[in-house]
Amino acid sequence: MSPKTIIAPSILAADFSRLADEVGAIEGAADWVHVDVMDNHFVPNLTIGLPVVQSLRKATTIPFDVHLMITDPERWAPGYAEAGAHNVTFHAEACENPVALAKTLRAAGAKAGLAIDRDTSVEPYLELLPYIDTVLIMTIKAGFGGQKFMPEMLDKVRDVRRRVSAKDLSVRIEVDGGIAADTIAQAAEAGADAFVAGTAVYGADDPAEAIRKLRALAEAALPSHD
Ligand SMILES: O=C(CO)[C@H](O)[C@H](O)COP(=O)(O)O
Ligand SMILES: [Fe+2]
Repeated sequence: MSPKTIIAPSILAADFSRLADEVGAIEGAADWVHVDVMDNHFVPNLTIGLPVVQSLRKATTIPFDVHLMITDPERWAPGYAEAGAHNVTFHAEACENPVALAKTLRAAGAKAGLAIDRDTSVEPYLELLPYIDTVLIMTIKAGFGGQKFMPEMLDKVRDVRRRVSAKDLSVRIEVDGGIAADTIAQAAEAGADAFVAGTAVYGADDPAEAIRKLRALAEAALPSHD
C-alpha cells in the first residue's frame, strides 16, 4: 500500500558536489527524492539532466520523482523513465498532448505526472485526470528554489481534490515550492498528499528530522478523502 503522505525532498537545495551523500542523508525518512530538471528554455535556470539521474539512481533505493521543467518533454521524458524514475512529471504548458505522453511514460514503467505552473489554470486539465498518476501544483513560479509559498495556489489543489474525490480517481496531488513547517498544513488541508520540500529539508541541520516534522504536520492536517 502506498503511504498516506509523501514527503519528497528536492535536491535542488542540496550540495551538488556531494549528491550521493545528500541523498543518503534522507534514506529511511523520505518517500521520494525530487529531482528538478531545468533547461534554461522552459524556465530561466539550468540544473541537471539525464546523466546525473542515471548515476544517482545507482546510489539510492529511494524512488525518484523527476520534475521536468523543460521544453519538448516528449523528446526527453521517456529517457528518465528508462533510467528508473518512479514518477516523471512534465509541464502542461510545455506539452501538446499530455495524454499521449502520459501513456508513453506508463508504458515505459513510470508513473506519469502533470505539472501546472503558477500562471496556469487547472480547469482545462481536469478531464485528463484518469490518464495521470500525479498532478503537481506549483505553489511558486517554477524555476528557482527558496521562493515564498503562494497560498492563493491552493484553490487549484482544492479543485483537483474535488474532481479526484468525485470520480474516485487514484491521483496524487503534489505541491511544490515554499513548502515548510509553516506552510505544509495549509496545503494538506486543501487536499495535497505529496509535498516537495527543498530548502526546508536541505537547509535544516538534520534533514531526516526535518522530514519527520513535516510529515507529522501534514498528517495532523490531512482531511479524510474517503
Ligand atoms: O520545482 C522547483 C522550483 O521550480 C523546486 O522543486 C522547488 O523550488 C523546491 O524548493 P523549495 O522547497 O526551496 O521551494
Ligand atoms: Fe520541483
